[in-house]
Amino acid sequence: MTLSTEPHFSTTGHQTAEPSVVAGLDAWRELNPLQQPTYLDSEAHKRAISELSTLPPLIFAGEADVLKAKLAAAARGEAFVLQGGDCAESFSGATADKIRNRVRTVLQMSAVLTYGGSLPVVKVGRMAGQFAKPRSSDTETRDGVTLPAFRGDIVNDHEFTPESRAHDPQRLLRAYHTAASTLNLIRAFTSGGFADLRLVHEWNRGFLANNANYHRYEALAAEIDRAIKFMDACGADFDALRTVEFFSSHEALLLDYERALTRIDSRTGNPYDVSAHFLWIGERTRDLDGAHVDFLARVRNPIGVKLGPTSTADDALSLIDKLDPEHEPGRLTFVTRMGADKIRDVLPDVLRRVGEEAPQVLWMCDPMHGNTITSKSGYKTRRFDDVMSEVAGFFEAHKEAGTIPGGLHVELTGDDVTEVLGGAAHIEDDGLGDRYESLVDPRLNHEQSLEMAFQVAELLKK
Ligand SMILES: O=C[C@H](O)[C@H](O)COP(=O)(O)O
Ligand SMILES: C=C(OP(=O)(O)O)C(=O)O
Ligand SMILES: [Mn+2]
Repeated sequence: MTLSTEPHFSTTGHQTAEPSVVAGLDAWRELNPLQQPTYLDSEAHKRAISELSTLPPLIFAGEADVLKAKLAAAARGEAFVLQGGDCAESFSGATADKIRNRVRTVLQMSAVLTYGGSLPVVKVGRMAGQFAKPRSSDTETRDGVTLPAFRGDIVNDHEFTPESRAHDPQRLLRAYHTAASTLNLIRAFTSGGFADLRLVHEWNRGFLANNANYHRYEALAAEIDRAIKFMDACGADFDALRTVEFFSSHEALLLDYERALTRIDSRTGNPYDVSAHFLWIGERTRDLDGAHVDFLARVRNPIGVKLGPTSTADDALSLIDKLDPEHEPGRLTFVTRMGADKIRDVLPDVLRRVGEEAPQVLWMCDPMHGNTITSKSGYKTRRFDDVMSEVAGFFEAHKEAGTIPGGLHVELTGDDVTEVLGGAAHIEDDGLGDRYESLVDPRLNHEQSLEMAFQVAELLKK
């Protein structure tokens, strides 16, 4: 990567940071970043990056600070975090209906988890920017034809033709604009009355009426019902519960996109990546001396790192030294994704050592990425029971280590897709093809997501 961009200035036009701080934001360019696109037209790429650098921030740095304080509370056991959305958002999927359904699903899950844990739930979407995908292979072969792998709508198109799979720098701009319109609608929904607790509870009653496992969840739903009636009788101000905070997040994979959207906060002189409130580093790019760790170490957003099954306590402690040397509350989240068959063996030791040396770290469970299988019919899928077993293993490991299970990170959609096996509707291998819509990984559908919430609420109650 040789592309260089101009130093960035605050949105008010003044350079408020030390030149060395600004220069450091480009140090990743010398570190051979993994999983980056290759553009044939480097001039078009430069023009796209230069335009991105002039576009307004998608979030305000102060909002990222608010989220950081909430994540700090979750790390202390005073809140629980729910982070959810598509594996890969798509440009064509950024419709009002689909965005509304995803927001609604996260709100419904949050209501159940709030009750189960008697804790505020911090709501974070894998939304409004989750467009870039790391892949296991650079290519895909179908019927003897090999083309570049699909790397997310920000890089290329999913259609299996040479033209569609070419890496197109114009997509960087389309990703920004799609993120902006998605975030705008999320902000409208969550501040305009769509998040009203009474409405959300009514939706949950509708979910229960149609769920085959009704009997398992009925008692909890009845308790929530009584709690709402009790609040009402006490004169609770339900109008104050019509608005919720909803934060955006995505994997910070394409570093020139993230760099172009990094600005100096005029309040503090610190750099923030204003493409989203929360950014994370994926399992494939968390190399300690790699470009992604270098870049995210230099921005002040709250950040996350995925930890897969080969992670050790030493790996985690070294990542903390680089990414959170001051042990700042809310700054660093580890998102474990070890697999249902490994989490109980691997996680407790990591938790014990990190818990002793760096108790400020927030722990979240991604029960999706360690449980991916290929079904007999050839679909990339996951079993709902494996997903839930990993969540249970996460709670067990924290109990064993005396640390705090702080949240869930889930690939989900609000639509009625058939991508994950099982759940009360018993989706089976031969039904996966009915509505398999994901462009990369299988997501919990609306019903499976709510079942997860009811089951996790049971775990939180314990
Ligand atoms: O979402 C996560 C990864 O991008 C995805 O699991 C990679 O999938 P692949 O192994 O099919 O490339
Ligand atoms: C790529 C992802 O996960 P991981 O880095 O954990 O494989 C993801 O969250 O979509
Ligand atoms: Mn995924």
